[in-house]
Formats: sequence, C-alpha cells, structure tokens
Amino acid sequence: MAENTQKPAAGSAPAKPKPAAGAAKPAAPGAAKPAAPGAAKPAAPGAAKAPAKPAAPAAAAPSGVFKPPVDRPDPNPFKDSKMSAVAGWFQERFYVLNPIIDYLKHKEVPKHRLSFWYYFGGLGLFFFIIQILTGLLLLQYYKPTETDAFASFLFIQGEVPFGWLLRQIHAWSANLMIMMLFIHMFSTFFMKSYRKPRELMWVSGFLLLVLSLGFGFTGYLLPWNELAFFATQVGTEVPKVAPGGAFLVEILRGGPEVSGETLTRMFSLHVVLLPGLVLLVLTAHLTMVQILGTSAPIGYKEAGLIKGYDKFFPTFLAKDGIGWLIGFALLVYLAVVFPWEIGVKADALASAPVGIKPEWYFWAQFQLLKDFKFEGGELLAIILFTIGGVVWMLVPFIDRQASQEKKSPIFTVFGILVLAFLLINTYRVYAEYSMLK
Ligand code: HEM
Ligand code: HEM
Repeated sequence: MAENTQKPAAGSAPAKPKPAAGAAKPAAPGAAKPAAPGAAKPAAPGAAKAPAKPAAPAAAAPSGVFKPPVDRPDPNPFKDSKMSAVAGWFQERFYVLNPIIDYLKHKEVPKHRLSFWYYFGGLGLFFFIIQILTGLLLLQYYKPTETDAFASFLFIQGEVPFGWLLRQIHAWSANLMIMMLFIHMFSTFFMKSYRKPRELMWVSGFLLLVLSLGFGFTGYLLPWNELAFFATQVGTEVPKVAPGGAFLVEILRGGPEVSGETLTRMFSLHVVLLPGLVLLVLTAHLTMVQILGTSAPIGYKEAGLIKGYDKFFPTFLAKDGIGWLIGFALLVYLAVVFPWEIGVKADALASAPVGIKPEWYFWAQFQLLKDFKFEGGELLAIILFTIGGVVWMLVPFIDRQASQEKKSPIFTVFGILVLAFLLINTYRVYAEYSMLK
C-alpha cells in the first residue's frame, strides 16, 4: 500500500508544540519581561549556570498554569501546520495528548495470509455499537413490568414506525455480535495472539465474551413471551445443584420462581450494569490493542511471510469499515427476511411448551447438562465447565512455549478439542430440537 512507504502527511505531524517545550525550560537570565509572576523563575537552582540559550520565550508559563493566549509566547503554535482551524483549536488545548495521537498514526497492522482474521474484533465492536444504538431506541417504548412488557413489545413490533426493524436488528445483531466474538476468540487463540505481551488482552477479551453472553441471557427474557419465560426458568435453575447455588438462584430471580421481579432484575442488568461493565473492560481491551499493536503469528517474521504493513490509520480502519458495511448489509437482510418470532405472552401457570431451549450460544453447556443426568452429574458438569473456563482464561500464562515465540502444538490441539466440543454439542441440540418442530 502506498501509505506504508510514505512519510506521515504534513498535516498529521504538526509543528512541535512550542509552549510545552518553552514551559519546561527556565527563561534565560535577563530575558524580556516576565508576563506573570513566577513565569521567569528558574525551575532548578542550577538553572542560572546554564549556558545562555537563545532566549526561551519570556512568558513561558510553568506547565499546568493557564495563560490567556495574548500572554503566551506563541498564541497558536500550530499555525504553520496544515491542520484545519478546528483541529488546530483542539490541538492547542490538548497538546499533551500529541504523543498518543502520533503513536496511533504510526500503528501498523501486518499483512500475511491470515490477516483476514484481524477483522473480527472490529466486527464485534461494530455490532456492539449497533446494540447500544438500537437498545437505546427500544428503551423509549419498552416497559419492564410483568403486566406491560409483552404489550410494549407488541407495540414496538406493530405500531412504532420502524419499531419492528429496530427490534429485529437488535435481536439479530446480538447473535451476530456473539458469533463474531467466538470467531475472534478462536482466531486469536490459534494465532497464539495471547502470548507475551498480550496476556491481558486475552483475559480482558474473555471477560468481554462472558459479559456479552450475560447480555444475551438477560435480554432473552425482556420480550416476556412464553419461550423466554420457560427458558429463563430452566437457565436460572442450573446453579441450584452447586453449594450455595440456591442463594444465587434466588438473587437472580428475585424470589423462588421466575416472576415480574426476575424481569426487573434482568432489565437492570441488561441496560445498566452490563453496559457499564462492558464499556470499562472494552476501553481497557481497545487501549491495549492500540498500545501493543497487532501481533503476527509465531515465526512469520523470521520466515519472511509478512508481506508488508498497513497503516492502522487510515488504511486498516478503512478496510475495517468495508467489513462493517458488509456486516450491516447482512444484518438488515437477516432482520427483514428472517424475523424473530413474537410468540405468546408468558403465563407462569401454563405448563411449559415442548422444545424449551436456551439461545444457541448456551447449547453446548445445555447439552453437557443433559448428558450428565446421572446422580451428581449436573454438579460434575458445572464443575467441569467452570474449571474449563478458568483454564481457558489463563491460557496465556500456561502456554509458556508461545510466550517464548516457540510453536506450542499441544495448545493448538487443546483449542481444536474445545472448538470440537462446542460445535458437536451445539449441533446435537440443533439436530434434536429441529426434529421436534
Ligand atoms: C446499552 C446497550 C443495550 C440496551 C440499552 C438494550 C436494550 C434492550 C431492550 C430495551 C430490549 C427489550 C426490547 C425487545 O425485546 O425487543 C432488549 C432486548 C434484547 N437485547 Fe438488548 N440492549 C443493549 C445491548 C444488548 C447487547 C450487547 C446484547 C447482546 C449481545 C443484547 C441482547 C438482547 C436480546 C437477545 C434481546 C431480546 C431480543 C428480542 O427477542 O426481541 N442487548 N435490549
Ligand atoms: C466486545 C468484545 C471484543 C471486542 C470489541 C474486541 C475488539 C478487538 C479489536 C478491535 C482487536 C484488534 C483487531 C483484531 O485483532 O481483531 C482485538 C484484538 C485482540 N482481541 Fe479482542 N475484542 C473483543 C473480545 C475478545 C475476546 C472474547 C477475546 C479472547 C478471549 C479477545 C482477544 C483479543 C486478542 C488476544 C487480541 C490481539 C490480537 C493480535 O494482536 O493479534 N478479544 N480485539
């Protein structure tokens, strides 16, 4: 790509922020009138001995002290740069951030035959942004109470202009987001991107996946239809077999059974707690993406398999944008052509319909529980799953080979087994339940 070989555009590397430099140095003795008390004071005792440099601007203020532009040595240190007036205005105020901005401009993404997989983190981010936007719009009409939830849901689907589209996009984007995160997780796993120094990217990513699954679980109940009601009944029952689990179930449900209280809890988790937590962890994850840059698979550099680098800004971001446009087209297509069903209002007194199952991303665990139906089996399944999850989260710290830039085939096999377990169990639920229809 042409950009890789070019120097950063003049506009992107502004003239050095003179006030910062000036402010740090003491004014030379005898320099012109100090503009403010203290401004010309030498910063250190030895400063007076310093050889007379070309007079630093007299009015240099100690950093952190605001001075009106007229008193500054150079009211606009960026006047020579090719930045727009607006960008210059911000630059003048936030010049301390310049090193960060410059860093981001120089970030590069390696190009090789597996580069395709670098798009899935960005796609996960895109669908999350869609979730926030559509979720906030749905919130204008949705009512999280036992009596009103289903009616408001019908109202959104039937009466609100484009409400049906928003609801379908929210429901489809939730599924696509989680799908992208699984692809992102396994692709970073097989490329061993979690290896030193990106251990915390993996851990924060794993937490993001758990939180996103929490979004899916809590959102599922919100329409308050029969399917969601009974699936939540089954889902929240699971921890009961573990010691102390009954207490957890009671907290989740807001009582012994799934009821209007449960809806309130799921709603608050869905629209307040989880978004807050995700934004926090996501900020950490994306900051690390920028600080640590993108890794290349082990041995690629040495073997000459890197075909060059894309500048993150603007080249890679533009390519990400193309991925987002494709994702958006797919989302609208699915939302219009394959609408999610509305169902019938939940009725706690009705008997559970056949074919109750959770969302597809919980099917693997669901199947494991079904397979472990013997005495003490459910507890064993929960223990196995918890241990598996913790080991998976700590993989970067266990796989020492990868952290020394050596291949670690045992972990590749481990990843294949985990993937196979998830795919096979998911397919088993799909096959069994599609026969029930
Ligand atoms: C700040 C972000 C979000 C807000 C404000 C929000 C808000 C809402 C609201 C008001 C509903 C109920 C309306 C309805 O059921 O159609 C809903 C449903 C739902 N949400 Fe969210 N949501 C957000 C993020 C997410 C995320 C990140 C996910 C998943 C990864 C998600 C998954 C779901 C699901 C699966 C439903 C049920 C969809 C259905 O069957 O209609 N939401 N959300
Ligand atoms: C809301 C969820 C997530 C978002 C928005 C997100 C976003 C991103 C983005 C934009 C990148 C840089 C480009 C790329 O390699 O795709 C990235 C890198 C990375 N992510 Fe995530 N991610 C999320 C979840 C996860 C999960 C679930 C994991 C794994 C458990 C994970 C692990 C990583 C790792 C290890 C990298 C470094 C890749 C490299 O340098 O080659 N992330 N993430």
